[in-house]
Amino acid sequence: MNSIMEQSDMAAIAPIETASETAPMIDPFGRSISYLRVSVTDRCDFRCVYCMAEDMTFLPKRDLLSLEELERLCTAFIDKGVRKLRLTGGEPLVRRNIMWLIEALGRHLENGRLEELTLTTNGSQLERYAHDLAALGVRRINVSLDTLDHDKFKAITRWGDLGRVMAGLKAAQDAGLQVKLNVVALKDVNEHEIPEMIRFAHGQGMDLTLIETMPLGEIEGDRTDQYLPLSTVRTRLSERFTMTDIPYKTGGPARYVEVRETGGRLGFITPLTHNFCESCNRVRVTCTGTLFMCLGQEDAADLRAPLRASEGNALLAQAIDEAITRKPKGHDFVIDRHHRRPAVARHMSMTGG
Ligand SMILES: Nc1nc2c(ncn2[C@@H]2O[C@H](COP(=O)(O)OP(=O)(O)OP(=O)(O)O)[C@@H](O)[C@H]2O)c(=O)[nH]1
Ligand SMILES: C[S@@+](CC[C@H](N)C(=O)[O-])C[C@H]1O[C@@H](n2cnc3c(N)ncnc32)[C@H](O)[C@@H]1O
Ligand code: SF4
Ligand code: SF4
Repeated sequence: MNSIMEQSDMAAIAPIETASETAPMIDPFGRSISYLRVSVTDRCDFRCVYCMAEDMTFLPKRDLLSLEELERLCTAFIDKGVRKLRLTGGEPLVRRNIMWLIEALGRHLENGRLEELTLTTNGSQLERYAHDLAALGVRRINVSLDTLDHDKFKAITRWGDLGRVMAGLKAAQDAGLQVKLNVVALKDVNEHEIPEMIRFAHGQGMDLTLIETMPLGEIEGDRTDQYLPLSTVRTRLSERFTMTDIPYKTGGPARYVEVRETGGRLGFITPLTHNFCESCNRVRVTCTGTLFMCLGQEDAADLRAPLRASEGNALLAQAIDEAITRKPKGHDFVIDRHHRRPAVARHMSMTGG
């Protein structure tokens, strides 16, 4: 990976020692926490209507953890038994020198302490990065794409260019990355395009996952205008497709079916109509080092101060342990039809979904 290191002005990556396997952390409800989602930046080159306001104020750069700090933070979680890391954002691939972090974290794959390092991305930068991601040990990625129609894509993402995303998808597949498409189901926007998207994804050998809109962050317009329960979508799809349930893999948010007509897998992520909190296995850290124990709650723990303390490692481990004891049973999402307020004030881009 000389090319990446030459482009980077980051410190050389120190070798990581192999360590014996650590048992995952257990939360108050007996759930194993083995998955960390890391929002590496709150910035993005899109402004999706369900995720951000058009006129967003981003965090001052001085508040962000450096890439070295993010690497130390992730390593502390791996020391605590985390086995899967997903980088997200904002858009993870717009963070400067992000490949340095991916290379550093990839060392944990090599020594077997991490089972999976992956990303959720809007796909806009994949043409540039797909090959390097595959070379650094990333095996699969999730790409968010809500429509195949250029005008609708513009209307949803405000700033995005569908052509670049399509080119990014091709680059990812050419690089050997397994791709899953994430589609937020939006009433009156893409709801009638879903069968076509399923055929497109499955035709390209990609799984597709449908997602219910979650009420996070103040956005323009009315949440109830966008919200579409996936129970409705599934009923409609069953008129066109034969769907057979695939046994649920504990920990994942999606329930999958096999679609007979396409031979592909279709997932339903239903935080509102059928939540999956009972088997939750994950926590999230933001680019400022704030740990959110649940996507759908406001409670958080500051890990930046212990990370930066001179006696860092022990304090950090202690802060993580304490936070896990506060992991709630589930979220507080409701589509508030009376007050039209989000259930959680922060935008999705802070915690990365
Ligand atoms: N409510 C809730 N939504 C989640 C959770 N994890 C992921 N999601 C949502 O599911 C959607 C897809 O998430 P991804 O980033 O693709 O991750 P994933 O589905 O966990 O990934 P896989 O490893 O492929 O199962 C996003 O909109 C997330 O916000 C969760 O723990 N709770
Ligand atoms: C916040 S984005 C961050 C990663 C990357 N920028 C992307 O779009 O894939 C992660 C995921 O959250 C989803 N998402 C954002 N806002 C959402 C909302 N209000 N409800 C449901 N999913 C949402 C996006 O569609 C995307 O799949
Ligand atoms: S969903 Fe992803 S691409 Fe869209 S605005 Fe949010 S962070 Fe950006
Ligand atoms: S909403 Fe919270 S508890 Fe439920 S699955 Fe997501 S993170 Fe876990």
